[in-house]
Amino acid sequence: MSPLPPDRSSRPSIVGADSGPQPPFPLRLTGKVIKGFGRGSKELGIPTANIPAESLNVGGYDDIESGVYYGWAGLSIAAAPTSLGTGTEDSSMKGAHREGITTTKSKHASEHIVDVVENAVYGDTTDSGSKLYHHHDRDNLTQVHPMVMSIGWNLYYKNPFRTVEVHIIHDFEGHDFYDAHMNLVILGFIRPELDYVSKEKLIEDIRTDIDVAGRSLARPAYAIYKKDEYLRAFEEAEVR
Ligand SMILES: Cc1cc2nc3c(=O)[nH]c(=O)nc-3n(C[C@H](O)[C@H](O)[C@H](O)COP(=O)(O)O)c2cc1C
Ligand SMILES: Nc1ncnc2c1ncn2[C@@H]1O[C@H](COP(=O)(O)OP(=O)(O)O)[C@@H](O)[C@H]1O
Repeated sequence: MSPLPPDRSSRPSIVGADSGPQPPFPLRLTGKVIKGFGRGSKELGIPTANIPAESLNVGGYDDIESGVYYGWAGLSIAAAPTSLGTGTEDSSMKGAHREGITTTKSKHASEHIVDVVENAVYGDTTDSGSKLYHHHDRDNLTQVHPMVMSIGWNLYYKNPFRTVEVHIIHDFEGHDFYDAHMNLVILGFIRPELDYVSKEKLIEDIRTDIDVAGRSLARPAYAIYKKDEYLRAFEEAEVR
């Protein structure tokens, strides 16, 4: 695939029909958050929660086009997040996640804008997010946020296999949530996967994807899917 042309300023700011998702959307996908290549936070300042590519087979979506999609993510997170000491990762990775997310927060306003829009339109989800880390019981807590995701080979990095990666448009304040169960309702396609002439160009396009996703989801016919039961349908047995 050829590198991006230099000018992509003509990208649409909203994608998908205003009347609501068109077939084959909505697509529903589930998976457990696993480790990726560790580049999202560290190199790009944009963390992505990976789920196994096999999740696509389960949904019957193995032929899905590679590219960028948007929708809603439901997360079932253990009351004590992995980065607070129950995880299996080494301490350097924990530091990397915290650092990356903090950097994202200070450098880019776009996620905060989307959070503000989300709170105004759908009620304050940020609040439930911050409460999460003050619970010490054994309950798993479910939260739903807007998301933008990449399905592909990461042409810029030339991965040897396809990955499914979700950037959740919410500030987790440096916490990670490996092993959490994630249910996705995918409502639209933003663009095909591309190769890039530089890391900066890749980051710029992902930032635009985040803005496009936020604006596209704020429309009533898309916002309503935040209430989709699938986003909160976690089996008791599965999440323990
Ligand atoms: C919204 C979004 C769009 C992306 N688009 C592309 C793309 O067009 N080309 C590409 O090579 N990688 C793309 N990526 C993938 C990033 O390269 C990837 O997130 C990064 O390599 C981090 O991977 P890791 O989390 O496995 O470490 C995209 C990621 C996101 C979240
Ligand atoms: N807003 C967010 N979106 C996605 N993941 C996040 C977010 N905030 C924190 N994380 C955490 O960061 C992890 C991804 O970090 P990243 O540096 O991309 O590493 P990797 O993809 O290699 O696991 C996710 O698995 C998740 O636990």
